[in-house]
Amino acid sequence: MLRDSHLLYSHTRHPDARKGSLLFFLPFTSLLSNSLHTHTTTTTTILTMSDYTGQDPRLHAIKTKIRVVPNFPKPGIMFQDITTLLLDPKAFKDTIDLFVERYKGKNISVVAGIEARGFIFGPPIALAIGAKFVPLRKPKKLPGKVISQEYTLEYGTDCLEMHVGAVEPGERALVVDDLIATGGTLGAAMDLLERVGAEVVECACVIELPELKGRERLNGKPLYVLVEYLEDVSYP
Ligand SMILES: O=P(O)(O)OC[C@H]1O[C@H](OP(=O)(O)OP(=O)(O)O)[C@H](O)[C@@H]1O
Ligand SMILES: Nc1ncnc2[nH]cnc12
Repeated sequence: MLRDSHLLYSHTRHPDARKGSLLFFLPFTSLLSNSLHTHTTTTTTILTMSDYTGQDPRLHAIKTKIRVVPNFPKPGIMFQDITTLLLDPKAFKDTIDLFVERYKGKNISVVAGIEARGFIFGPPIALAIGAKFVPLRKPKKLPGKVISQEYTLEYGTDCLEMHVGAVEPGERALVVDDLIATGGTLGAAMDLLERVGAEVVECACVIELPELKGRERLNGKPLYVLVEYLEDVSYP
């Protein structure tokens, strides 16, 4: 059965949309300062691969391993499937390493991973930076006492829960998920952590769907992403 949250997927581009390109990660400051060759079309601005010389080569490899599955879990949705990234040990390791390089030595004591795919990326990052891992789960999955945070979706609401006592006041937290779309999920995760007195240092995702403006729901909290999905694109 589809949960309400799956309705969000209808924001993503229809599979019949014109083929474009995937904009893979570039720090936004360098994105602004680089002189990019752009090709403006009626629907989007395409940035070609040659525009990103100087990028960390690991990012391109990671991008190519993420499969886009049209019409999943419902018609019109372009599903960003990270399971194909996990099949490639080097690309998976590079993904983790990029996060670890960013967060090691930043005095982060807790990595909070969001169910379900934040449970894949969060734990190896936590182990590598010497932080504990705390799962933020969908309702009625955690056995202990929980605090809950509802969040709004385009239609309806959803909820994340965290064990009471898992995070102490004053801890420095990193929130990890595979993808940000509308930002509702990350926003709820941050709310949970801040309600128990933790400081959210940053949110980290592998993929951003920038057209859904999820960053705007993060109340200015920094978000670090590796790849941005702008348009339909063919994958090997
Ligand atoms: O930015 P948002 O619009 O909130 O969407 C992002 C969330 O959507 C996906 O999870 P999903 O809701 O599909 O749950 P699942 O991982 O349990 O399948 C994804 O893994 C994020 O957690
Ligand atoms: N297009 C998409 N692919 C994967 N997960 C998502 N969560 C919300 N939109 C998504």
